[in-house]
This record gives sequence, C-alpha cells and structure tokens, in this order.
Amino acid sequence: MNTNNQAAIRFESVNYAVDGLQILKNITGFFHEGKITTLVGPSGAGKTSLFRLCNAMKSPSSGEIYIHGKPIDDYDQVELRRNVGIALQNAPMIHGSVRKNLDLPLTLQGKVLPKEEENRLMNVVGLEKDLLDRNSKDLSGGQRQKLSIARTLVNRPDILLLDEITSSLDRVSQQDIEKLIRHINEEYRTTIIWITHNLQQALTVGNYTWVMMNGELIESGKSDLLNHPQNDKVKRFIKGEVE
Ligand SMILES: Nc1ncnc2c1ncn2[C@@H]1O[C@H](COP(=O)(O)OP(=O)(O)OP(=O)(O)O)[C@@H](O)[C@H]1O
Repeated sequence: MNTNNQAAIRFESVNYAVDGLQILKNITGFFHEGKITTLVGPSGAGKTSLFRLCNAMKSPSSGEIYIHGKPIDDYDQVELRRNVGIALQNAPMIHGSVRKNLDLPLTLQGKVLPKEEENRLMNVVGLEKDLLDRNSKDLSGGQRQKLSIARTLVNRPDILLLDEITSSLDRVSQQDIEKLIRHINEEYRTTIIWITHNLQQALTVGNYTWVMMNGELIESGKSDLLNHPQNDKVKRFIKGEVE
C-alpha cells in the first residue's frame, strides 16, 4: 500500500510521554487525505493528546509524524497551524462581536479580513450575516460552534481537527453541524479528523475510524468496523462496558 499518496497525516512508531507517564504508545497509522476519520475511545485514551501532536503544540518523545508526506519538524510552525485547523468542544470566544471573533486569525497576523470574505464564511457555515455585529455571548451553543468553525476556515486549512464539537449541543444543532462538516469535506476536500464519544455519529459521519484505548491505537479501518470489531477490548468498549 502506498501510504504516502493517501496520507494527510501519518504516524510512525510515535510515543509521547509527560513526566515519565506514557500517554501515547507506539502509534503507527495514517489519516486518509480528503476523508473524514473519527477518533473514538474511552476517556483518557489519548485522543486529545494525539491532536496536540498533529498541530505541533506538543512533540513526540520518539517516532515520526508526517503531514502530507513531509516530516512535521520541517514545517514552519505558523504555516503548519494554518494548514491544520482545530475546533474545540466549548468553542472558546474572545469578548466582543461575532465579527471580532471571526476576524481573529487575520487580526493576529496584522491583516484585515475583507467584508466579502466575512460574508462568504458566514454563508458557508449557515449563519446570517446580520449576526456579525452582535455580541458573541448572545449566540446559541450551535451558533457559537458554527462561528468557531468559520473562524477556523479563515486560514483555509486543508486538515481540520474537531474535538468533541457537538457533545454539548442538542440533537438538531448536532445534525446541523454534522451536515456542515460533510459539506466542508465535500466542497473543499478538507481532511477531517473528528474526536467523538458518540459512536452513532462516528458510524454516520466518518469514512474511517481509529479506536484508541489506554494510549494505543487498537483498531482502525472503515467506520463499519464499529459494527464488526475484531478486537475484544473494542467489542467491550462498543457494548458500553468500558467508559
Ligand atoms: N500534560 C499532561 N500531564 C500529565 N498527564 C497528561 C497530560 N496530558 C494528558 N495527560 C493524561 O494522558 C491521558 C490521555 O489524555 P487525553 O486528554 O489525551 O485523553 P482523551 O482520550 O482525549 O480523553 P477524553 O475523551 O476524556 O478527552 C490521560 O490519562 C491524561 O490524564
């Protein structure tokens, strides 16, 4: 298998330890370019830690990570953070208007986001442009999450890391966000890696899945593996016997 051509991110024997505690253990695997891969596993499995390595917030203790075939250390940090966007569970906002929050990635670079681009991004995520002048604290949970995704898209990342972005939302907003992420994936061919605790969501939105437990990548493949896991630990996790 030629993994280089297909891999947006590739891990080769990656270990990650903090203060002698082994958090990620010998991770080898890759995330398919242009596809949606979900990352599932019990609490504390190491999913968020893996994300921190993907955008170089942290470095592995040993092993190699490649982004589009190039070692992660060969990227300029700023370039890497633009290519690899991240959206978080609680969609953290700065004080002030929706516009101020949307423009933030460019403001931080001393640049201005053109009005047309603001309107386009609001439209992509399905937010009315009238909301731009509202205070971000007045948005609903679903709207905040859409704004957080729009803000991530400002830098046109080709890889998007999503950490539990729907877990605090009601069912309708959750489905709305799922639709939006599928749209972004199809329209821009963005590679999506999505941490979720919702196995049904992993089955419906993901093309592929990684199951992590206790710092290890236990099973990976097409999402359907969640219906027919091979590994006994994964079987127990799916039955809800491991939280
Ligand atoms: N900086 C750190 N110092 C010490 N321990 C850490 C640090 N970061 C993570 N850990 C530990 O590493 C393990 C994996 O944490 P991580 O947050 O990556 O798991 P997770 O799968 O994302 O969990 P959850 O689903 O609950 O968010 C946990 O036991 C956590 O306590």
